[in-house]
Amino acid sequence: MASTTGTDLVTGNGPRKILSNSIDLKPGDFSSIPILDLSLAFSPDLLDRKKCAEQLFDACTRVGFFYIKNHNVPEKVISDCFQCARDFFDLESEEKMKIYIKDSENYKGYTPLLGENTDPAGRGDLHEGFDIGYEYTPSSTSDSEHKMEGTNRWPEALPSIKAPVTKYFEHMVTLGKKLFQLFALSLDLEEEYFDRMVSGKGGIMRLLHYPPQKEDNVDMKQLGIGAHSDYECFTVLAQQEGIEALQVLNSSGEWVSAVPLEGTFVVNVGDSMARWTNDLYLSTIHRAINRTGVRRYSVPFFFGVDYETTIEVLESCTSESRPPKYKPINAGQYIKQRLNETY
Ligand SMILES: O=C(O)CCC(=O)C(=O)O
Ligand SMILES: [Fe+2]
Repeated sequence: MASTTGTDLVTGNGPRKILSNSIDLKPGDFSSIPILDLSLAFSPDLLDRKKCAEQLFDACTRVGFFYIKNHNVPEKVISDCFQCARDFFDLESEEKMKIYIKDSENYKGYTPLLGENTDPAGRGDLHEGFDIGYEYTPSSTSDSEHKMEGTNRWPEALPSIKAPVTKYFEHMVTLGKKLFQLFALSLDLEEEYFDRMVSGKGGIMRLLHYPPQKEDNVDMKQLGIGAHSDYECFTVLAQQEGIEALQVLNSSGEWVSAVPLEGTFVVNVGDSMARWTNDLYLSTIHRAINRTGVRRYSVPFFFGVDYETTIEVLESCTSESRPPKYKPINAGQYIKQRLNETY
């Protein structure tokens, strides 16, 4: 575990100090990442679902990251999606560049190696990506102003990936909606509180490929993905077993490895949820370095509220001593601004 001292990291919710050697016990003081069993969340008994929501509350307030098992997404759907990622990134660069993300108005398509810089102090990220979203026609002018809607862009040379990747996407939307209900319960809200804001439009899914970095001499300014927090409400990440790369920063400045665990996804809180919860839920900083010597693929799904939603601090997360830290903000504008800063 490496430790990082006293640097400032720019996030959409303001600069964040990356602490070192703190001795106070405080949120973010963790040495391992909890595992949530979602069987309870799928139980017909509300008391079970609340029990699961309590565990989610503990994970979000202490760590900001947790694994989920028994998530109901079939193994085959996941492995087919990973196969699509391998096939897509194996295409010639020329083919992939035909759907270059910067040529699209709605942030869909291909990002080449070093095409993103997640950590402003870095020199580009050592991964390539392929972004897709929910396909819909804007229902209002304000909706279309975000320019996030519209069709996905599939590679001409590999039309076969569309069906399996879309299938995985749809499973993620279902899972994400379930998780939103769990988040609502965990915050003492009606289970359906977020339902009307999550039609699935506010979601971006990425296929990512991290080529191996030199094991002995990693350039700390050019990581697989530099230190960052996510923008949306929460992220559900699929990792391949046996290939360790993701690291999560605790409040003592230590990087804790989010080792891939069989049958699980990794979930983390993003900056939008930190805003909803007045920073009660931690949008924890993380990064990925692929030192394994083999190619690594991962599939994050960034789950957010629909872009027309106003994100505002929930009353249940404020008190006299904890007044709202954030002003209400339009979800679409917020996400678009964060994307503009990254590309
Ligand atoms: O690939 C990973 O393990 C992490 C990806 C990630 O943090 C992101 O895309 O925001
Ligand atoms: Fe991330």
